[in-house]
Amino acid sequence: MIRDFFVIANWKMSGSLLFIQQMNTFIASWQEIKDVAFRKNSVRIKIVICPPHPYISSLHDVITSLDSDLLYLGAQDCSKYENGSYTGEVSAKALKEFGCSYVILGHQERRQMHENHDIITQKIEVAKKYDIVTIQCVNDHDIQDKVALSGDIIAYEPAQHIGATECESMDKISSITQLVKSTEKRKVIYGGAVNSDNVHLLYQITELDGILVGRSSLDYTEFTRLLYNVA
Ligand SMILES: O=C(CO)[C@H](O)COP(=O)(O)O
Repeated sequence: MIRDFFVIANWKMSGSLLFIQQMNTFIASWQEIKDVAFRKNSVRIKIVICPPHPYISSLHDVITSLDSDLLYLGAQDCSKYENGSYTGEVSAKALKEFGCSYVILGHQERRQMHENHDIITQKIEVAKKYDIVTIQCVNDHDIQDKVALSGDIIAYEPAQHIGATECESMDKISSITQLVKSTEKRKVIYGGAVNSDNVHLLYQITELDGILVGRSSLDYTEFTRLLYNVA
């Protein structure tokens, strides 16, 4: 059976035009890793890069020039409004026009800026309307409180492991993955201190559909090593 495994790179507020240009040096080896993983282990790695909004267009050019199923483009947020006078907001429609097929919603760092579940649910609805795959971030409290899980992909990100040195225990990640999957037919990924050293352990959680990578996506050598260690 083919296993889809998402590697979602959340650049947060990092990245630059130079960083995007440098990606070209690594793309061939990413493609090779992806092909080998598929041939050897029937794993279909899907790399989704989520840069800050202003870089979406440049990254879209890179992805379009590749014309392969190696890379996909994502955003880190979108507005809960479809259109209108909302200064500074970025609509799902605009993301779609610029080639984004994924969007991260409800990240812990946005919740710290007063984003709540009502807002996240509205954002998910509007993104879905534009056929954007929604990645809904949830923490331990959300799981305990049984918040509505309406995203296409659920990203389990325990708050204390975001930006930390160690990721959550594999047992805990496995049990949360199974719990979510037993109640909701959703894909589940994990985020929080994922790196090239622990990714093989995460991959061994057979129910897990992928990973959300922060810091380790900001160094191409480390990111390439991480991809290599996926399968
Ligand atoms: O979103 C995250 C990863 O994309 C998450 O916040 C974890 O960040 P990291 O600990 O720097 O991987």
